[in-house]
Amino acid sequence: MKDANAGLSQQTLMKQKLETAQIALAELKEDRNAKLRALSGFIGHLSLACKGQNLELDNKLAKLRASFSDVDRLDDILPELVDIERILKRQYSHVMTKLEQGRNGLVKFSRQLQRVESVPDKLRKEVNYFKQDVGKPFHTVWDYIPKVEQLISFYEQTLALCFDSEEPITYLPKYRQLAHELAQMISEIDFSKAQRDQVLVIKEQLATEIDIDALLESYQTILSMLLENIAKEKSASQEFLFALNEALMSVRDSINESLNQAQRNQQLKNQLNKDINSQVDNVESGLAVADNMEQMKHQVIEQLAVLRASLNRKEALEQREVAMLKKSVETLRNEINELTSETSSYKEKLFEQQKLNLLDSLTQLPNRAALDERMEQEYRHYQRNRNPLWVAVADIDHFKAINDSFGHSTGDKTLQVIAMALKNSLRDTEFVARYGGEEFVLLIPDVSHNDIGHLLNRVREKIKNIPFKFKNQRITVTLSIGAAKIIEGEHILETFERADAALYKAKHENRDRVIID
Ligand SMILES: Nc1nc2c(ncn2[C@@H]2O[C@H](COP(=O)(O)OP(=O)(O)OP(=O)(O)O)[C@@H](O)[C@H]2O)c(=O)[nH]1
Repeated sequence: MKDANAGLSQQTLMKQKLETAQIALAELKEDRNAKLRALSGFIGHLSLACKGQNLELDNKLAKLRASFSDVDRLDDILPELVDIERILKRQYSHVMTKLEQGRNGLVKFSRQLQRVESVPDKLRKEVNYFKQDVGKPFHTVWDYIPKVEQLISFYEQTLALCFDSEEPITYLPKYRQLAHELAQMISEIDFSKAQRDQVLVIKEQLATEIDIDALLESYQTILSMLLENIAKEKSASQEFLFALNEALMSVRDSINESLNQAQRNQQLKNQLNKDINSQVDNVESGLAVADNMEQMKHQVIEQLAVLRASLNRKEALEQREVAMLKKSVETLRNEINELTSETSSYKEKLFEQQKLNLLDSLTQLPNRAALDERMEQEYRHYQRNRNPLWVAVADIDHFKAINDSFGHSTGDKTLQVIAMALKNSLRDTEFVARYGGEEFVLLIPDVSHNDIGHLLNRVREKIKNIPFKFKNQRITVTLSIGAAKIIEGEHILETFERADAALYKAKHENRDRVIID
């Protein structure tokens, strides 16, 4: 009995413990559900705050919220959270980049506003403060919106002033763009030596804040220089054609003259031959009728004298003929000599012109047309022998800053020095051309993968070590270089594209470096 009682109380105790455990478990569950509800609410608000910024993020957050409602799916949530964290980080850097771009845009716009001449000083000063303020980095989108509003109000004020004033607007960003395009265009034209100084003055002008009248004048001057060059080229060809024509005419005259003279001489000779024959006949018939020796002798002497005179005339005629022939041969020879030298000097001129057409006038490096030709040639060579062929694109870093700080002509000189240094750092079999602006293209055959980095870094270092000094300031100019080796089945233009993409990477990785694709 005692044992039965002890068993009962044991059972009651166990039951009580089980009930307490059940209550604790229910409380725990309730607590967890409350936390999950709070988390789900938080995610709901997070979704609302982020809504529309990134579609992938919107979807992930919606899915996450749904997972919280089903406690059994909690194990699936962990990888989702990692994914969402990744998207959030990416979104953060995207927002920051956009903010930075927006800030740069605001600075640029305010700079352009300051260039409008009719803006009064007070407003200009305000824009200046604004520009300095905007110069500091933004941290949130909310910093950005009031700035845009402020800038719009500056624009409104400026526009109102422009519409009120009778004065024409002397400077607009679009003129600046046109001036920039014109400067770029004239950098690619080969002007004659005599014109280069004038071109330099125009380039300087175009780099400053030019008004519409000055811009139009620059267009006109450049146009008239180009027309002058075309006319010169035309008249050089015309001069040659005139000389050629004259020489041919005088050759024709001299041949005609010789022909006429030869005909006249032939007539004279025929007459003389007739005379001589009849004189010989006379001697014969005189001898036949002569009565005695004395008379015969007399007649022979007389006829012989006549004959000698005719023969002398014939000889003189023949001599004259030879002399004339000599003279006309001489004239012909002179004409031909003159013509030959004219032709070769014209050929030289043509050759020079052809060379000019393939050279960049500023740097004297091969230009883009020459690069196209050489690329084709190297590509054909590569197709025959399959030896390594590299294309490298080199671009001067922050070149605009040199132009902006020290003037366009300093920029031009810098380009010349760098072009020369690039040329000197390559072997004869290697090639460098000015591709345009501050960009150069190098074609390097027969260099292994191991050596190309070394070679290009040597070129880069060489440029970096040039002791440039502008306005007494020591300046280091650096290059970014991208390179690619032609691969099986690829056209050289595709290799160029890869080299260009590598250059783009080098620019984004802080510049002053070589990146090999
Ligand atoms: N002086 C001079 N400047 C030129 C010539 N051709 C192009 N430029 C200038 O080169 C500059 C190129 O500027 P960007 O394309 O902004 O490049 P960057 O300043 O070098 O900057 P990164 O390339 O990004 O390092 C522009 O200001 C052009 O006007 C030229 O023949 N002479």
